[in-house]
Amino acid sequence: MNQPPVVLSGVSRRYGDGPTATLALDDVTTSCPAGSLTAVMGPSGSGKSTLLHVAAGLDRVDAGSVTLAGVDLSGLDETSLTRVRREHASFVFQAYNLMPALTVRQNVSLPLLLAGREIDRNQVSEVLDRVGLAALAGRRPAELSGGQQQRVAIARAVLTRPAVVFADEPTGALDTQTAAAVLELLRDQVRTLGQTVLMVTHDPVAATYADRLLYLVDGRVAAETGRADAATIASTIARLSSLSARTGSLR
Ligand SMILES: Nc1ncnc2c1ncn2[C@@H]1O[C@H](COP(=O)(O)OP(=O)(O)OP(=O)(O)O)[C@@H](O)[C@H]1O
Repeated sequence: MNQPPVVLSGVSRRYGDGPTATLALDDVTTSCPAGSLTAVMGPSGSGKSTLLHVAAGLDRVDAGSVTLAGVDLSGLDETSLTRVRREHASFVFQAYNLMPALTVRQNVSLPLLLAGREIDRNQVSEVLDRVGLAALAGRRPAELSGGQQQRVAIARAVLTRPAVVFADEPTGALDTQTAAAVLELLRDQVRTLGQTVLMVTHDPVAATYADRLLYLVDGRVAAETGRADAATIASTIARLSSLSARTGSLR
């Protein structure tokens, strides 16, 4: 596939109507090349989560188009959207969204089960090994640390080798060391399997793991850069934040 796995063209997303409406995304055009890790950054309310959600087909756009793994999401009904997401995307959120009654192995296998696909025990073992959880496969989420739970969520997200992994603040609840391990893991997926990761983060250190940085201000793309160090990222955010006019209502 030559087309980048995530393409947004002129995307706008408005919440609400009239004077209280918010233009969460305002004519956003960007794309994530295959085998890249993109960090989406910007001040609070700048539209980062909305961008992630529309790119993943979890939320609809009011204008423009979104293409995920070569499929134009415009006009797809809910069933088709679910199918596209299931085939091409997976998700890692700050809240790990693990099933408390299931073991680590069962949690990781869940997407296959839901997709009605056969569960290859070796494949599951390999992924558990890769994220360093092989010895904990029989435990339940409550018996794991936060970092271990996030690694289960990542193992679950990458098991089926989806084209795109969408991650919303994946390290937000983790200490520095555990966050680094989780980010290494995501970067490893990109390098070894050519997967594409789109990650929202507030953390300039987390963003140093990205190949590409996308800065949003007031729902618009304010800057797009390549890899950068944490100090450069932090100063870019500070500079861009000062440009934000967002008051929570439509400008
Ligand atoms: N469901 C909704 N209904 C109304 N307004 C919304 C909704 N979701 C988001 N918004 C508004 O859209 C704008 C963008 O929100 P979004 O959550 O995408 O920003 P963000 O950059 O992810 O913020 P944060 O960093 O604080 O999580 C904000 O002004 C927000 O208040």
